[in-house]
Amino acid sequence: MKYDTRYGNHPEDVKSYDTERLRKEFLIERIFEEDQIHLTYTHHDRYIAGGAMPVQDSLSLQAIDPLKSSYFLERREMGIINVGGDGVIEVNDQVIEMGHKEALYIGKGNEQVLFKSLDPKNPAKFYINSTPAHQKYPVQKVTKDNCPTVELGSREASNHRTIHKLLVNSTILTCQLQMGMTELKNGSVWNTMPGHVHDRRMEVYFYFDLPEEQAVCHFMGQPQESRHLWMHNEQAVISPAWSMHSGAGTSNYTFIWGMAGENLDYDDMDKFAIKDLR
Ligand SMILES: O=C[C@H](O)[C@@H](O)CC(=O)C(=O)O
Ligand SMILES: [Zn+2]
Repeated sequence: MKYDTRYGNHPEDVKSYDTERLRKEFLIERIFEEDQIHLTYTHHDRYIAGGAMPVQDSLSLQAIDPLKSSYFLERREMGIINVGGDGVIEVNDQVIEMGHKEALYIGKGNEQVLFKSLDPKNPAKFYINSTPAHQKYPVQKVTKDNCPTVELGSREASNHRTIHKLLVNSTILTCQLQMGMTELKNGSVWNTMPGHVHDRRMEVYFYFDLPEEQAVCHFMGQPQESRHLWMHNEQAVISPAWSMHSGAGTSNYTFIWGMAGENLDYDDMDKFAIKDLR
């Protein structure tokens, strides 16, 4: 297991960051490596984001040092979405088959979590988010077919997209973790525009389904003081609670959003008008 740590950031400080510093603080460049688990431990609501990519071997989730716990989920919950080929997740004695774009919630108190791929030529890629938890909730698998779905945007505004509320409190029991997936239609490139902030919750965005030669320009910062980060396929970006989070791609793409913080209300957003952006 490999991990790195990110500290919190004040919006007044972030104003003076250059490209390199912005990327160092907020971008998570490497999520997947063959037969490795990569995690980023952030001080933004103690959120962890990363990925497990079992190819030849199965991978076992281990506690990392900043947790100071005997096993990873001793005081944490976890959400996982498989963005690769078919795989399996074993949670203690439970064996859960995980197809492409299927999601799993694992509650606090589960000692053993094992990741496997069914075919090394088309390995599973498990995108992982985790937050502190103080209550045990059941392990639950959620697919696109059994969660609330919302269609937003339009072709004319280049932002026609489908939001799948996979692991949110209207779908499953969760302490604070909220995760879902947004798929952009062909020809649509903008996500979360008109945009919002939610000072109650931080967020992590993970972009995928993006052709290798294409990119997503991710917008962050206070809406009146915005910054951008160029991102490539299978990279993630940390969005502090005070930051906008939106993106425009050079093609369409899919992304996973994950949140944690003060409340569980998905619609608790402070929207801003496009004309007020700076
Ligand atoms: O707070 C919610 C998150 O930013 C996303 O759900 C937004 C999103 O998927 C979109 O509008 O495209
Ligand atoms: Zn948001």
